[in-house]
Parts: sequence; structure tokens; C-alpha cells
Amino acid sequence: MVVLTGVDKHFGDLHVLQGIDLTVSRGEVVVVIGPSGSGKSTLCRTINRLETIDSGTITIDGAPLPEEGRELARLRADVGMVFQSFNLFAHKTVLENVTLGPIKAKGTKPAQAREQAMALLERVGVANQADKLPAQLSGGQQQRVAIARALAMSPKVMLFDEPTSALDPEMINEVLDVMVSLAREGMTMIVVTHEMGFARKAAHRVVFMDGGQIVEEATPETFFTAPRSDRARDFLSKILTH
Ligand SMILES: Nc1ncnc2c1ncn2[C@@H]1O[C@H](COP(=O)(O)OP(=O)(O)OP(=O)(O)O)[C@@H](O)[C@H]1O
Repeated sequence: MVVLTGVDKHFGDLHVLQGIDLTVSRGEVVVVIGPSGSGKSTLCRTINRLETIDSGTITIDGAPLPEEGRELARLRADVGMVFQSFNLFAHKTVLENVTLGPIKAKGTKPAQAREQAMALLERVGVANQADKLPAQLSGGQQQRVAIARALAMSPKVMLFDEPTSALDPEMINEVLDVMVSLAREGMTMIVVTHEMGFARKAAHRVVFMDGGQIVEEATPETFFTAPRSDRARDFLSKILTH
């Protein structure tokens, strides 16, 4: 379970997160949407400790987020993150990209890490690309490798920050399908996306952010048919007409 209480964050004068309270239960899939600049990425990045917070608390299964050192490495293993840009090591093979984390952070033996990585690559449908370099793969395949890499650490929660927005349209579904299957397997997920099809299919809850605040939360069904706030209504009318 991920719990944020009163999380505040400034970038200089910009108050980018304003008292965020959010609880994500184990096995829950929360989709975060909102206009550009509303703080969605920053929210993800604070949960993964890529950004510090000014005040408030963030806990994962009851443990507060560590600041530094070995504990930070443990946290990085607890939180699997998938970014818009796949962030794979260009000069390592697909297989090495997936084995590296567990070998370094968890001390997993190479043979065991390889076996686990092959199973994960199979799960995301790219096992036949294991010996290639990332640049030899399509964007959709690279993003699926990035998902496998995040899963390799056996995370407690997976964060996705606009995972399909850098992809050509025909590759979006292959990545979303992997995410839907993870959701159905009971993975705890926080997903920043404007792919409303994913939200409808897999989300338990939609969280709408604007101006660094959570303005509204509801089930996808309620949110898409009857948003309560004017800001959410305006936002939905813009994205759904695109
Ligand atoms: N490292 C940083 N330094 C200064 N300002 C930042 C930094 N990162 C983000 N910001 C600003 O904080 C605000 C929120 O950014 P954030 O990326 O969290 O929003 P977002 O909702 O994810 O937007 P988008 O949908 O465009 O990715 C924006 O105004 C952004 O310019």
C-alpha cells in the first residue's frame, strides 16, 4: 500500500504539489490524469524519490521513504518505474538491461537473473529479442523491455509516467495490453496516462489533478460519465475530442 499524506513540493516559486493525500491499496490500479503542468510526473517522481518533498509523508507498506544510502536502493527495488522515454542502456543487450538491476541491487546470481529475465521477457512478448541491442527494437518493444526491467526487481508498486506518449499509434496497444495484463494479475499500479481506454479497462480509480492538487477522484465509470468539477469536465471535453 502506498500512502501520501499532505505532500507538498515547490520548484522555486512554483507550488507544484499542494497537500497531496492519496492512498493506493495493494492490487489497486490508479490512473492519474490532468492538464500539462498539473504535477502528475512530479507526483510519480516523489514516490520513487527522484524528487524530494518539502513536507508531508510518503510510505510504502508502512515504511517511510528513505532519504539516502542502502535504504534508498531498497526503495528503488520496491518501486518499479516506467518512463515515457524507455531509458534502456543503449550498449547492453535487451537481456542485460533486465538482468542488471537484480544482479547489482539484490545480489542475484547471474544464471538465476538470466532465467528470471527470460521469463519476464516472455511475459511481455519480447523473449525472441533478448540478444539484440535496444536500438534494434521498435519503440513498443523497447517499452515492453522497460516494463520487464522494472518487474525484475519484484516491485511492490509499479509507476508508469505516460508510457505510451512517445510511441507511434500502432505500438500503443501492444504496451497497453501488457499493462492491462499486469493489472489483472493484481499488480499495484499508479499510471499517468491519457489513454482513456486503459483507464476504462483496467483502472479501479481515476485521480484528476490540476494546479498541483487532487481535484477529483472517482471510479472510471463515474468520472467519465459524470465528472463533478468544472475543471475535470473542461479537461475531459478537450481530451475526448482529440
Ligand atoms: N525539475 C524541475 N525544476 C523546475 N520546475 C519543474 C521541474 N520539474 C517540473 N517542473 C515544473 O513543475 C510543474 C509540474 O510539472 P510536472 O511535469 O509534474 O507536470 P505534469 O502534470 O506531469 O505535466 P505534463 O503532462 O506536461 O508532463 C510544471 O510547471 C513544470 O514546468
